[in-house]
Amino acid sequence: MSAELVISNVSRVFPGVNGGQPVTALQPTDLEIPRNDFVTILGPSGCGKSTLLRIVAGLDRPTTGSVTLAGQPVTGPGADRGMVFQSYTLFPWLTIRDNVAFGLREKGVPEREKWEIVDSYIDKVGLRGFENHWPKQLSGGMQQRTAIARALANNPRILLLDEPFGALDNQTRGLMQELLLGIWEREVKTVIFVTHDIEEAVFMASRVVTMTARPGRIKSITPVDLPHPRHYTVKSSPEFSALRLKLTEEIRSEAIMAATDG
Ligand SMILES: Nc1ncnc2c1ncn2[C@@H]1O[C@H](COP(=O)(O)OP(=O)(O)OP(=O)(O)O)[C@@H](O)[C@H]1O
Repeated sequence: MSAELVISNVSRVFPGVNGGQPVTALQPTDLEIPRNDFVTILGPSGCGKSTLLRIVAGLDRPTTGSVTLAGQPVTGPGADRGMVFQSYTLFPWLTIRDNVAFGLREKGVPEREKWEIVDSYIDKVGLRGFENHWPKQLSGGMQQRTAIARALANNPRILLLDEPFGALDNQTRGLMQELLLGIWEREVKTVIFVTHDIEEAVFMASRVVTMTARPGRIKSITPVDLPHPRHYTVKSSPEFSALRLKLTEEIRSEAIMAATDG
């Protein structure tokens, strides 16, 4: 059976600004993601993680290569891909409930069904009681929970998350990891999750993809065979520590290169 998402020979070169040199953001990259896989992408700053995710989202076009989702070429953004970014991207003029309903309204889902779906996702992310609040009345963690509910309510084929917990404090971040993983364990979705954080990458993933320093390409793919449901206490297990150590060593040399580059 063919993979759900196929990234084939995808590279991205940005033209130079004001006659400057072109910037290679991503070297030719191949990656196949089976249905219901949870892949985390880990790499030093500037290695092209966001560029790759934006190409899968259809927000940017590759210089070479192609992306197919369920056999269909990706040529632009679509409701089959749900995005969550690091910065809070809720619509400030809509309540939490209307934010979560946004994609369903666009799709023309009948009213009753729409609100049933919206309310079930508001429950799943623990925002019952805040439905009629405005985004600015919510903490960063609550805003990201809304963004996750908004993406999932659309029932996308794949969920794409770019450092979704990067702006949160450590406590909130840990809780958000458990929340998202719990939803994935119950609903099973194909997910790509970009992060700088090794512990987060291991905790969430069924496979961790590491990237080299800029211009990035895939350096390794590490399966994470820790059992589900995963509780945060798994982070102190010997298996978890071994994976963290392996990935720390891999990423360290890349981070040093990135830090000393240019
Ligand atoms: N629109 C653009 N025009 C020119 N260069 C770009 C553009 N977008 C990204 N780049 C460059 O491409 C490289 C990869 O950027 P990208 O944002 O994909 O990296 P990243 O791994 O997501 O970094 P970070 O972890 O810091 O977010 C960087 O050197 C960046 O400056």
